[in-house]
Amino acid sequence: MGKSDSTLTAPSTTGELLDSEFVAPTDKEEGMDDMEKEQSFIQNVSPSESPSPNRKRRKTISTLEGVGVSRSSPNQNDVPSSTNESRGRGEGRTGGREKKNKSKQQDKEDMTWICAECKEADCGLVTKQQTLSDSNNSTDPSNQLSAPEDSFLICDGACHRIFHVPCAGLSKIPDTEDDWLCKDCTRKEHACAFCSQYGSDFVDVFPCQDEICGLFFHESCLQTHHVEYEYDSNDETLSTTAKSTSEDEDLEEEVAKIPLFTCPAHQCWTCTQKDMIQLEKEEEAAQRSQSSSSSAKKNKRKKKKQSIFQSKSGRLFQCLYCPTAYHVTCLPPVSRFHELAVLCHEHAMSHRLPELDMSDSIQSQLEDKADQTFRRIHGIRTGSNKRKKGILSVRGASANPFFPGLRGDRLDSKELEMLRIVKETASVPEATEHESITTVETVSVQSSSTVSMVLDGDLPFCLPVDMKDEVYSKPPPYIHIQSLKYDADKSNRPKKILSTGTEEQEKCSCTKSCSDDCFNRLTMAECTGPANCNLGATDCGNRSLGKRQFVKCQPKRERGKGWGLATLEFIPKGKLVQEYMGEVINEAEKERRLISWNEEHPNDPNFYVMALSGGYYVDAREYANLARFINHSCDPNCKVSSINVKGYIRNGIYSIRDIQPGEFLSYDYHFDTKQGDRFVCRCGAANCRGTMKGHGKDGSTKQPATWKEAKARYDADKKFLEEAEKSRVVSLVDTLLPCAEHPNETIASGPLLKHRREAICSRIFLWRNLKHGSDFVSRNSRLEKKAVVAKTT
Ligand SMILES: C[S@@+](CC[C@H](N)C(=O)[O-])C[C@H]1O[C@@H](n2cnc3c(N)ncnc32)[C@H](O)[C@@H]1O
Repeated sequence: MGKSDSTLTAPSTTGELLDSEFVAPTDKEEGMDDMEKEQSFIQNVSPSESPSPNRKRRKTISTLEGVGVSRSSPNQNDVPSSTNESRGRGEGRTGGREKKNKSKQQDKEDMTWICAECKEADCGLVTKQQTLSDSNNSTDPSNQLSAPEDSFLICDGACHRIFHVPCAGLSKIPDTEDDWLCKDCTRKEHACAFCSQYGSDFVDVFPCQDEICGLFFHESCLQTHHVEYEYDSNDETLSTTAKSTSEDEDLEEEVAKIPLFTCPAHQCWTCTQKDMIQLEKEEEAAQRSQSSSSSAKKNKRKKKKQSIFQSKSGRLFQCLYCPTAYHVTCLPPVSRFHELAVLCHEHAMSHRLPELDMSDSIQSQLEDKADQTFRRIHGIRTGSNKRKKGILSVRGASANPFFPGLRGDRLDSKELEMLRIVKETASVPEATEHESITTVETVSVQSSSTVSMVLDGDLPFCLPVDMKDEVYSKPPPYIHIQSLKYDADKSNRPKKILSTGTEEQEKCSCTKSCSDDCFNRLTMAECTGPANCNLGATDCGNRSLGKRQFVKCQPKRERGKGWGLATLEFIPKGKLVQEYMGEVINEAEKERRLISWNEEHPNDPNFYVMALSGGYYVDAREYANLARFINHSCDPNCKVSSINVKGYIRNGIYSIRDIQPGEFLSYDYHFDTKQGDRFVCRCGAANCRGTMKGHGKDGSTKQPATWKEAKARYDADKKFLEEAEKSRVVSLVDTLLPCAEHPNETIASGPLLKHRREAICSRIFLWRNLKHGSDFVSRNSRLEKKAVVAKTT
């Protein structure tokens, strides 16, 4: 655990503005990177609804029923394990079985999946890169993204998690039959589902026994959370193998240390009853028996439109961020959910639900239905009722029977006010955030009867879930301050840089106003008065920080990034937008805070510490102003500059281009950390580096790993493997016994010890599966050898 190598910001005398840098956790904290940790969970509805194991990708349609994704599983060596077998892995590749699995497959394609990385069904990256690739109309296949329906990747490793292709660090779906492994599966390290700390598989963390669960846990965390477990004292595989050796005994000992348990994801937190998998199986069997009939087809179509509210009562819905699961009927009031996901009672306040595509959601379909019924009852004839994607006002007002817009009366003032609020809260953010969304349409607000009925309680009133989210959720609390908060102990404060009014300080020679060529501005200082400004006491134009001339802004949710800050007014280029305010702390205190926060809030991905100068930092977690909400972008509209105001450094955030009202503000965090590439960036910019990590400390312009680099690495590995495969000697034993890769591995002597060990650890007790295990091991060792060769040359 090293020290942060964060570069500190100091006033420059070169006249060049210096970027302040955000402080990411140091190595110590990096080991506990929340972004990374959180990605190890993905919403799981029911094991029986786990995604298609037929590797590459599918998606879509909104049924929560389909959102189920089984998560990580045991040892990485088990890539093609019994887990996969039970889920049909490989069956799609054999012609005969393909048909058999088609209906199952079809259901799986009907799912809406949540990406394990960004926790969204659709993320900014996919949309943006897709648009770019469209607009470039590139003919280079490597530059083209796959079609949207192909934009998910399923990890073929132990975790089976699902990622958007860009979120997985790739530009497109790997065009190969080789397995694709996510970062965790490649490293053979998974985060404990309780504490989110990473550990080595089968050494520090152990998998849930449920064969398609795949969550990992520390033994100590199981104890803390009162999860019962036992040890495997009687391993059948060992006892059935050839003669017992001392190695066998060692192995037995190791195996005996593996805790066996079923994790809390398989039991309702509220009623403690289990998931009714059996119920599922029976129903599937019944469906299969009718599969040829047309009614069955209808049912299948119906199933696509199922939502969380229509699912079977026995099914468990797991929190997006932890193993806590509930039946729909057991969801506690403090939990939050919509048709795609559930946030448990512990994560409901601190985390957000994925965004809903309202044009394709159950919510909107229900509204449509209710709308039609309402029109029918009231004998209202209307034109086309087509919905436009994202136009909440259309849904919220004219198309929703619980809102006005259906009759010919005028609205009264109360109703107008209500409509105004709904329009303001629901429509504006969407309209400004996504360019594709047109501005709010003028709603023909004529009826008063509907609203009256709603207000009188005669009609049920229900705000759509995402609107509720928008209206009711508030940014996390913090104490608002109007200037930097220094330590009470003066010895813990940064030293003053220059005393104003001494001969050390030069006066600027500006005559009209202090603009770009002002001496103070060039030396990154503000004019403060006659002592350093030729214009004296007047507002010369270089005093915005001192005078706190900030832009009017408002916190708003920013897709995939939590809360962001949007400007309410036009900002011309070069203007001060906000000052980054918080508590001024020294290096030791910063380290202490980052570590203890991580320990106490392992699932919080947000960091608020920014370098100030001379070993001091600004921590905006508890005491802050609005600037704490500004998110990172690799193509930002602002930059942070450290400015000397009356001898003290302050971090001003300045616009670097014209910014329109409603636009989200952003600057480049330059997260300065050795493991900065763990901080996945979701800015969606064309030049996105893929992470929030900054450039090298030495000023080198080397970019951190991006999806392009990841792809290049992937291609290089693929080429290497293909060449190695060509030169591979196929031994006689190989042809006789498909699972064998070693001449000593014969049927008589049984599998090699290392394969037995893998089989035991991975719970693969089928002989034929060892082939997959050995393939994986040999592929891995070839890659390792390659890495060693590359290092030595
Ligand atoms: C200073 S906070 C910004 C406000 C924060 N989004 C919130 O909800 O309070 C920095 C955190 O925001 C998130 N964030 C900011 N920019 C991001 C980006 N481009 N992609 C992903 N996450 C981002 C990260 O969790 C980061 O640690």
